[in-house]
Amino acid sequence: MTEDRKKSFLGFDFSTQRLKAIVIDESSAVLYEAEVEFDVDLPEFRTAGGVVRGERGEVTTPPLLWVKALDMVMDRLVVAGVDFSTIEALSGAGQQHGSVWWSKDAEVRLSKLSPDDFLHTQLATSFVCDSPVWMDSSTTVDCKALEEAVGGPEELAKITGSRAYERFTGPQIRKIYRSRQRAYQAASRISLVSSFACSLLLGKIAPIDLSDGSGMNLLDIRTMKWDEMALQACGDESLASKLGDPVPTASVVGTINPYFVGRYGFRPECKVVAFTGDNCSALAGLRLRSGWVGLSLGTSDTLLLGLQSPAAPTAGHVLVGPTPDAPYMALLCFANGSLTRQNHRDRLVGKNWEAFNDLLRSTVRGNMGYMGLYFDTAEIVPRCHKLRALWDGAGRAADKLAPPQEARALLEGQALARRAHAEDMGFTLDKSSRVVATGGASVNKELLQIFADVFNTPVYVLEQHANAALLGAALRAALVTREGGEGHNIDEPPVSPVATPYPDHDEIYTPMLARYREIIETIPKLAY
Ligand SMILES: Nc1ncnc2c1ncn2[C@@H]1O[C@H](COP(=O)(O)OP(=O)(O)O)[C@@H](O)[C@H]1O
Ligand SMILES: O=C(CO)[C@@H](O)[C@H](O)COP(=O)(O)O
Repeated sequence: MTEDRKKSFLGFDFSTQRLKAIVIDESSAVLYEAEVEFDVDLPEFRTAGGVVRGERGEVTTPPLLWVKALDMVMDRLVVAGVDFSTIEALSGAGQQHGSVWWSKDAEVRLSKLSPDDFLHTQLATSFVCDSPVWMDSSTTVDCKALEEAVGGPEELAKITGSRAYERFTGPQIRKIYRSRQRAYQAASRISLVSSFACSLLLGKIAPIDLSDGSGMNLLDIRTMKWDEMALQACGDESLASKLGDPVPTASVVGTINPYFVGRYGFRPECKVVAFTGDNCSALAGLRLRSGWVGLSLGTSDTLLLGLQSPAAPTAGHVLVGPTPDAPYMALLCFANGSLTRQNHRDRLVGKNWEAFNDLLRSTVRGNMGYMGLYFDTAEIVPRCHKLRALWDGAGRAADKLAPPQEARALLEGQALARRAHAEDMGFTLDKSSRVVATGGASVNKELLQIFADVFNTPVYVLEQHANAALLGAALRAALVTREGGEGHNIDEPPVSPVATPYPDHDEIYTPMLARYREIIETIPKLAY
């Protein structure tokens, strides 16, 4: 007997600056959306850009902020008119690398939540410390120690898909182990932001998925198990049980927490599909085809590529893929993305993207040779401290440029960096490739035109939604629970072209790319 029930799918994205939720139907059409912006909607946590900056590169978020944001976004979905009894399955995405440290009684609390009360009041004492997040750059000594313990950076990259990076969870755990023993010992479990969010929806500590789990410097990306040497270097013998066994990303991890059944009217059978990293989810949402490159323009900018087999990268990262269609994926993350663009937009023209675009429109491609590097936060690729540096057309250092030249210098500088480092990692960008852009900034065509010009590649966007990570969350819920589907997506991704490169690329941008490479050689790098 076939069921004639209307089925829909719910996805969440716990990203750096906001929590978003989306409901799609069986044909992937978007039915409802809601979001909570951390700085604006939850000012009591005193975050800026969703994070709290401490000393010496420490960057954290209080996990209770995410819990309270979930209460809020659920209420906004109710107001939007969502009928939760139609939700067949749900999944989610989370900013990568951040860790959540659960207290000893947290799992019992999670399983006994009263639907009459908010989550945040019931989980107020469930965390032993604030969560270090991906912008944290305070673990350089831990990176060095981890690499030495496994036989060097190349060896670590061969095993885990990445040499050691400050934001990766293994070095972050090691720092807490060596400097905050009481917090380390008090934590019964350690989650990633994605598996933490999944735990709230599941009513017990959810397993870490293999794709987000490969952003920890702890997972052997070939055997799909935690690497013993890496675990030993980052904690004690209890670390494996604090982490739990990782599961394939396309897994149903259980049914929904009864709290949500009682409070919002979900069916008790609603399935929960493992949550994953936002970039992994974006890859799933973009359904990238061979020769296509994903460009995620969120708080950070990331380049994404589906791979059939693991490679040992010299820079960037190889992760286990989120879907059976992409067994592995390559990722290159630039810390200075939208938040940096937004800071300088505010400085140059105020809080108005149209006014910023007017500045861009009043300049010429190539910016008459003016160039700039804007690292408002320590950069990951290349590894540099915060800095702002400008050059004039003759290659001389400049103190100040006019606002229009600054706007273009910022954006062309970012696009040149994405291209140069992507090429260094073996990404091919030319007229025959396609860039598919996603994330908050992908709605800005002026900005995408600069990427198209500098990359010499047409830029596309998804027709269904600007945010592939969010869409990917709901889409994965649908694909993984589809009978016999095993998470495969056979559909062609619906994309539309939004920017085509001008024909004078080589004349303008080939020399600028060479200049970017020269400049970057002269910038002091962060040493291990
Ligand atoms: N029209 C626009 N042009 C450029 N950037 C934009 C525009 N609209 C939003 N953004 C940027 O998008 C960012 C948020 O993107 P999002 O993908 O939601 O980030 P995250 O997932 O990291 O929270 C903001 O920092 C904002 O500056
Ligand atoms: O560190 C990385 C990827 O390695 C970041 O991309 C985080 O995953 C945060 O994502 P956004 O909030 O910028 O989407």
